[in-house]
Amino acid sequence: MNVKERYESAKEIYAAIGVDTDKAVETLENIAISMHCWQGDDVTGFDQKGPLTGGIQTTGNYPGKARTPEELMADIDKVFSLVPGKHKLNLHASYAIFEDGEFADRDKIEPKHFKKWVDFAKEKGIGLDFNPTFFSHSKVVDGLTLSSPIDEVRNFWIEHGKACIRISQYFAEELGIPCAMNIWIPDGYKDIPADRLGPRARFKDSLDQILSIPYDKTKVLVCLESKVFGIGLESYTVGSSEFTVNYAANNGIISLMDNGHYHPTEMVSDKISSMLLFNDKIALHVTRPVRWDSDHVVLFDDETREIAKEIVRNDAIDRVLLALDFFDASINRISAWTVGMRNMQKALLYALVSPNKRFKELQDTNQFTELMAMQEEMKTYPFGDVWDYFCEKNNVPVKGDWFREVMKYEEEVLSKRA
Ligand SMILES: C[C@H](O)[C@H](O)[C@@H](O)C(=O)CO
Ligand SMILES: [Mn+2]
Repeated sequence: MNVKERYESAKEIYAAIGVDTDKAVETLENIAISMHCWQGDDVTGFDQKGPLTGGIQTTGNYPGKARTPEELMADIDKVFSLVPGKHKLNLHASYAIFEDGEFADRDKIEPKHFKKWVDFAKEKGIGLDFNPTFFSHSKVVDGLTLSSPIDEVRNFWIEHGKACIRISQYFAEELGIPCAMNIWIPDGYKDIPADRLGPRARFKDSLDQILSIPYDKTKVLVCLESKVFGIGLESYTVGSSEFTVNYAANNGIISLMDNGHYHPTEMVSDKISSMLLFNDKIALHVTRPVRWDSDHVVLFDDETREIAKEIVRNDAIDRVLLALDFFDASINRISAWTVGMRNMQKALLYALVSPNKRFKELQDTNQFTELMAMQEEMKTYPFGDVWDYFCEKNNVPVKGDWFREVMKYEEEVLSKRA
């Protein structure tokens, strides 16, 4: 049987339990995932020479990492050719492109330093998201940025935040697609602090100042990401969950939850419903924390599926800004990106072909025996046939065929990079 024939057979099997697979496929075609640019070069960026700082780490040195904007764009292009549907590209401010010997520090960056990215996005017909880069820079003093007690340092980063809002609005206006601008700061302390309030008060004031500039809130969707700890900053994190959720709720911006930023048994999938009840929109960084915020490649695993279920069955596809955030330097980076993107889509499709209404009825009528039995049965439904059809319909390689293309690209392009 070919892919279409297998799909037709699967469609009938799902229809028997009230699931419309055509509708599921159509819905998935319209879900844009924001793909992070930083998997391609291990979060190095183009504006600084120093090491990656801020309590995050890449490990591994698989050959072929992108070294220039052109290489990074070519790699992203390759990934998009292997991933079904149209998505967004998520940039960090450290990926500014300076030409003809020009340089602008982070407090002075302007839209023109991102024109090449806008041209790239226009050519691909995609939107851009953005992130101020509050790490890997000499102005991160004693591990602090927006919460620094040193005025000069804090003001530098406030100006950076403002510059990023202007750049985000430029993206949205040039591309006609709103830009999600996510603020994450690494600020924290290795050991028990004497003053927990002061740094948070300064962070709050810094955010107030950044958000005080005029900008179009329908075009720039400002998000604020929390964290529990970073490497070398184990005892205290300024932008904790309580801080960011409260700040966002009180200031009309969006809370961003990264599922690597909580205690190991705390699940973001369980937080989504509560956040949806109190917020019009929420934002996610989907990642895979292995014992800590390790940012392993997203798999088709239990938590990714559970996150996708929460988005789908709560009718929240248009209310969740979905982005990926991982960086594995130990494997082929094109493969890492492709696996993560396709797995996020698989998880969404898996949720879309679940009889969610029936499951809810079973729960509400206390029929937990049948609920468990049915949920387990779903695991061996012909989901793969629907996924393969989705890939074929969207003109990307089916099953593992994409991997052969990655290997060809490695041989012809990546292996030539010194
Ligand atoms: C590079 C990203 O902005 C960064 O990973 C941030 O989103 C984060 O999750 C830090 O742990
Ligand atoms: Mn993140």
